[in-house]
Order: sequence, then C-alpha cells, then structure tokens
Amino acid sequence: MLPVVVVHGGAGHVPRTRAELSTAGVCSATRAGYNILKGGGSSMDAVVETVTQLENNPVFNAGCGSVLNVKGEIEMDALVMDGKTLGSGAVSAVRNIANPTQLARLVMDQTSHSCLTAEGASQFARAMGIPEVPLESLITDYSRMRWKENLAPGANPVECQMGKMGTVGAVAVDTEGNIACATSTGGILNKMEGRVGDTPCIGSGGYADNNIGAVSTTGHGEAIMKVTLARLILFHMEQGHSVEAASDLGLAHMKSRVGSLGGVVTVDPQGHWAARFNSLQMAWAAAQKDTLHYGLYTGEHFTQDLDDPH
Ligand SMILES: NC(=O)C[C@H](N)C(=O)O
Repeated sequence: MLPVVVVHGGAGHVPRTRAELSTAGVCSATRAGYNILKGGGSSMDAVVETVTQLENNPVFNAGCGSVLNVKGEIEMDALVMDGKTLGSGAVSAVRNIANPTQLARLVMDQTSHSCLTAEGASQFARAMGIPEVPLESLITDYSRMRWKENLAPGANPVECQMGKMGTVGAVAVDTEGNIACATSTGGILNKMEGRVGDTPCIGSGGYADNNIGAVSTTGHGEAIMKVTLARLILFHMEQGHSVEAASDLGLAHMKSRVGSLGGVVTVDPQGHWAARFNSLQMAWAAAQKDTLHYGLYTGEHFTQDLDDPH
C-alpha cells in the first residue's frame, strides 16, 4: 500500500468563488508530495514540500494568504513531526517569512529545542539564512477585506472563523514505512497579537509515531487544544480502531465535549488513510498507488489517474 500522502486545506466553509481554487491547490500539492515519495524520498521531505506549496498559494490561510491579527499583521504557526524519532520542530507567532514549515523543520534538525516563538524564531530564521519578506507580500486583498469586515461594530469574528479557515496540513508514509506530519497556519481571524493556536503544539495540531500513525488537524485551535485532537485520534487507533473510525471518534468528541467542528487527515503504518471532517467542507486530497483522491463536501470522493495531467 505504501507510499501515501494525505493533505488538507482547512476545515470550514469555502466560499463558492474559492472552492475550485482550494481543490486545485490541494491536488497539485499532493502530486508534488507523492512524486517525492515515489522517487524514494522521505515522508518528512514529502510533507514539508506539500505544505510549502500550500503556504505559497494565496488561497490558503498559511504563509501568503494568512489571516490578519487584530492589528492587521500576520503571525504564523507551524509544526513538523518525525514518526521515527518522535522528534518535532515548531514555530509560533513568527513574522516576515514565506515558509514557516521549513523553519519548523530547521528547529527540529538544527536546535535542541522543539519550539521557537516570535522574535526568537525570527532571529533563528535570520541565522539560518532564510530571507525576510515584507509583511505586504504575505497579505492578500481577501484577507485584508475580511480583517476590515471583522473590525466593524457588530461583527462576529468567531462565527466568521467558521467561514473560511484554510489552515494546511499533510501526513505521509514513505516506502520505508517512516511516517511524518506537517501543519501550518496564519491562525484565526482578528486574533490577539501573540495568540498561539493548536497548530504548533504537538498532540494538538499534529502528531506522528511510526508505531501508530499520524494526524494533521484543522479547526478552532482553542477547542482542538482542549481535546488534544491529534493524539486523541492516535489513542483510538492504539485501541484498535481504523484510521476512519478513530478520526470520527476524535472529531465527535470535540463536538460533543466542547461544541466545536473541525477536520483531520490520518494515516496508519500500513498506509491506510482517511480525510474526515464534521465542518461543512474541507478541501482534501490523497495520493496512493498512482491514484489521486480528492473531495470538498462530506461524502465527496473523486479519483483520477495520477498520470492524467489534470
Ligand atoms: N484554520 C485553522 O485550522 C485554525 C488553526 N487551527 C488555529 O486555530 O490556529
């Protein structure tokens, strides 16, 4: 069954005008990740490349296209985790870089720490030779428009959150059976400066363990952290549940216990995979055995030959 890569582009409600772009974005990033795996590359290389492509795509709430905080600025969170060693790297509230996931990987590979935040993360990025990019290059007209809407009296940013979330993430198993995950986000709309969500927290925004599987999550970060959603799903898998059943159990628990909706992508060591959500939509795609699978609404599952260019 190996290798496999499964990708999400955020749980929530994708406006009609952006639905096609979201699906196209996750599909092309999934192809890129799968090509790495097919060429014998590692699951870590595959998830970092996949998520990097989504960070560079302005349609998603990660990297360029990130939502703005209450001050109209961008602070991003990202996480990678290696299922072989249980090593992880994360950055939180990082500014002025294009690809927080690559920086998270450097935290894992080049430091003895698991997470660097804010100005310390920026200093580390400079030391690693990562170019600084102007804030303006990360802000899209769409994210600025939504920020303004939510500053208006009577606006409800929390409700609007559920509108379009757009966090991105990927899980993969490579030909050697090594498992990895990566998750990246601009966080939630009009958040307080310094707010850190679930994404960079291992066990919440993602988790990977070669012995169990991997999960990358999306949804309201404060809710995901309350139930440590990624690790909860892996716990259900340890109890014998399939990737699909475990994902649904985790999401159902978050809904019943803290009243929040979300989505996940999940793999197990054999290469079984699932893309599950209880929000209205989640753009997702998976690639395995030269077939691309993708969907946006509940129950939707299209397939395409990966040799087919479109
Ligand atoms: N769109 C998302 O998934 C948001 C992210 N989980 C956060 O709360 O930061």
